[in-house]
Amino acid sequence: MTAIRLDGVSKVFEGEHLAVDELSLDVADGEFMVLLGPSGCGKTTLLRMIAGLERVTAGEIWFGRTNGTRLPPKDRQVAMVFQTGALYPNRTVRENIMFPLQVAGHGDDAASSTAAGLAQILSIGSVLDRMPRTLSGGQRQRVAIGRALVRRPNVFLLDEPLSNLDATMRTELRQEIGAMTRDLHVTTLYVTHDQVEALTLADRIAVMRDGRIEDVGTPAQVYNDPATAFVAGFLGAPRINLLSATVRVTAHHRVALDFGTQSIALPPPDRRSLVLRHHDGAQVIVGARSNAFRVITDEDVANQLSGTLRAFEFHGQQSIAFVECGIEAVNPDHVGRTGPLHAVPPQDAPSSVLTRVLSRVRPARTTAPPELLPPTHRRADLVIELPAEADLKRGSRIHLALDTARIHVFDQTGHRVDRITR
Ligand SMILES: Nc1ncnc2c1ncn2[C@@H]1O[C@H](COP(=O)(O)OP(=O)(O)OP(=O)(O)O)[C@@H](O)[C@H]1O
Repeated sequence: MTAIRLDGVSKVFEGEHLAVDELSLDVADGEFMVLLGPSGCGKTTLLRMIAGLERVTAGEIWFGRTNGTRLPPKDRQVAMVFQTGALYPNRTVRENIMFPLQVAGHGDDAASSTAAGLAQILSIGSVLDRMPRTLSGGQRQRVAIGRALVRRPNVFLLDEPLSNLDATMRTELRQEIGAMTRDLHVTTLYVTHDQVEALTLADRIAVMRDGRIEDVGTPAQVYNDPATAFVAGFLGAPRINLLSATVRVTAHHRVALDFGTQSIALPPPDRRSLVLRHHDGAQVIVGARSNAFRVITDEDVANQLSGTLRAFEFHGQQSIAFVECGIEAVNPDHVGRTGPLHAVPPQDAPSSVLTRVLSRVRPARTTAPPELLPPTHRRADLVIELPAEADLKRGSRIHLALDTARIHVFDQTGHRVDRITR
């Protein structure tokens, strides 16, 4: 078993496109690490570099004490399963699973019985002698997993292995993958853009965006204590409310957050008050999950927001309400995002990450600095959770108490103003 260390790893495709950007990450021996992020953020590229299927442009990959950056794939003790586990169509399930053992010189009988044992664990023992084309998608993925694990790799890489399966099969196989990798104590990196998979499977989650890691921690840490507005927006359903606010310092250094005509006050001992009381007039982004609100009837309660109930959805155990409060909302996908990294940069541009990476690839090249895109604001409804039996009328005026202990405050670049680095 092996720990993995990624040390400033970058990937530039065709000398131009920066897909992975000086990324560093430690994965402990036997840990289940999920790489979570939107499409195109570099997850697959990172996995392929670890497997040795893609050359590293800059940085190093360590397997335990071995620098594996330039090791050929076969010497890495790494196994990988893809979105659609490609099987040998003319071999049975048993033959597919035992094949890597045969290649490694194991006898047929021993390889066959190892394959059968693994097939039992993967609940495909009854289809051992069938051909891949006769299997369901879930069974095929199990065979691919069996074939990947049969040689007991030190590192197991899975690239969205459940994305082609139906919901029931996904849940079932997800649980089995979690249990099996822990039983085998194999260091696992699992790529997904599905937050439920990430939250349920991971020991730790690394949230990726634009080739970088924005946050890494246990599922509870990244959910409850997100580093950035993007991370807060990526995890959790319904999506967190991100509200544009202005800091107002009142008497005795108290801090209020103004949302246009509405306002809330932070309690004086609150850590965010201590930070924000030096930033009167600053624009911030307030993150409040849908369950940080409570419907109240008393209009005199402090820290309340008022609005009109626009829509109401019954979700079984709870209801979701959409409340028009006239507050500017911020799109988490755009907060703190840099503009596209230029492939052919203007001359004399100051240095940037891409310049630094490219300077190792093509020494003479320069590029423009990434621009910070302005966060896009739009009027949007507050999304709040209510008890399923809540009896509210569409179009009615409602008052919401906001629990200030449960809000996050981000600066304009999307970083938390009060976060202590984990
Ligand atoms: N062979 C390649 N040549 C050029 N660009 C590439 C190549 N492979 C990937 N890219 C680009 O690198 C970026 C990262 O791609 P990657 O497939 O790693 O993202 P991802 O997060 O795995 O996305 P998805 O979830 O959609 O699979 C994308 O912009 C992609 O277009």
